[in-house]
Amino acid sequence: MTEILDFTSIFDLIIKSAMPWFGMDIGGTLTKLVYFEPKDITPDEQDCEAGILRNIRRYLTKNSAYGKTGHRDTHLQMDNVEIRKRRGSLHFIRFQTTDMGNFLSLAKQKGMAELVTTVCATGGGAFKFEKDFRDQVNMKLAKFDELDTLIKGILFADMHNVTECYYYENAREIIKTEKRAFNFSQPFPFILVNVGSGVSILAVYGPDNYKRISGTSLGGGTFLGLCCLLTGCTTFEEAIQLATKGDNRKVDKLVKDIYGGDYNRFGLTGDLVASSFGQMHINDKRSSVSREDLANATLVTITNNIGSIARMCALNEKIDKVVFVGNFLRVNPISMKLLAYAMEFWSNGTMKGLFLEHEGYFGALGCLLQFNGELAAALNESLDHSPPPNTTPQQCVAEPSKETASSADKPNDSTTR
Ligand SMILES: Nc1ncnc2c1ncn2[C@@H]1O[C@H](COP(=O)(O)OP(=O)(O)OP(=O)(O)O)[C@@H](O)[C@H]1O
Ligand SMILES: CC(C)(CO)[C@@H](O)C(=O)NCCC(=O)O
Repeated sequence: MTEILDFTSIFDLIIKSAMPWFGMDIGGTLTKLVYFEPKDITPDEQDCEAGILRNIRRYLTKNSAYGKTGHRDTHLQMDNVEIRKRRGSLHFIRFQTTDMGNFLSLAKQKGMAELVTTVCATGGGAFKFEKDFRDQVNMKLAKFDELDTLIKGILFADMHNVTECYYYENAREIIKTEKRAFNFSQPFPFILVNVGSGVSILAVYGPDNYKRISGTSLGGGTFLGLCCLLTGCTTFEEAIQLATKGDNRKVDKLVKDIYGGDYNRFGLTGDLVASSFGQMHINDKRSSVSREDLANATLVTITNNIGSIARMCALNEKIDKVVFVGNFLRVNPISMKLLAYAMEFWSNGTMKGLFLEHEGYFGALGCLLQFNGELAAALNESLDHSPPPNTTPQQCVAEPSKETASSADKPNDSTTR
């Protein structure tokens, strides 16, 4: 007797056999990998589970460091999450994009080439490395747009984690200010500032309704690059540590360095930076600054510039919530507090800076989720219009239809800068 499967059964079959589930965001500096580990595996499934799959699961979940630059952010792990009717844990892994060659070798060594035929990927690297994935590990990339997935990831994380969103209480008193949970259940509209290597600024009006309103090349990559040049440091963590011990006032020219005090007429207090790095043309000053001061001044310069552009965007769009994300904010409370201060102070308390715990992982997370909808759409199409594909379920997953797979191929012409 021929078994007739309805749409739901086909979908179930496909999604079950499509394990492991990854979402990948290949950025200009860091590659982010979100891995969904199913925790509801039945004894039957366990029996059928391929050895390679089991090994990959164990390798990823039992370690927290991989190769030279790979790290799993264990503090961000999300447990008991339901995705596509499966329950499990989300793991958050990152490595330097310059390490992509090693990642591909490792994936090959772990047998990924025999197991997964398609990986969902976003970020510029999904385009740049597409051929390497195909040639070296026989993997296709289902490409998704980085800003679409960013928003999807944010909304999902906030829905599944009550303490995802936070703000700084009493942001005007930077020394005393404290982190507090923020109820982001009614998020729209909001300004979204993604501080990665570069910065993208979006106005988000609904889950599928946003525009990229601005951007700046002075972002996290600029901070790290300039810091390496000025201080001789070699890592982001080192740059932040130096900045924590330094004082930008020895490097920058303040309003009081120019006025001798406040510039009252326009509300510019004496302690405000009038000119970033503005003292560094003076020989004596230059010879007395420390690496720590230079790192701090670099951090403050980049952060204040981002804060200023973000505030103008919010003002223009008449939006009062400004959400800052991206890995520039990783282990970086100095910048978060400065941004919170800038939003509050310059708007006279009418704007609020908000932050999210999974700061740099939303693109990868959204990418993992996006495949669900795209797959359903692809399936619908094949069920509606074409004869049943003569393929195994996994091959079905590997071949989303051209129309749906490459939303990232469509140009985003909504930037209005
Ligand atoms: N371990 C790290 N190594 C390098 N940079 C780091 C690290 N941790 C945080 N950063 C900061 O995060 C930035 C990258 O952030 P993110 O991963 O969000 O962007 P990206 O996706 O690489 O860049 P883009 O979106 O512009 O392509 C770096 O420029 C740096 O400022
Ligand atoms: C190019 C991207 C979108 C890559 O993520 C990002 O680095 C960015 O927004 N850079 C700033 C580009 C600009 O000047 O608008």
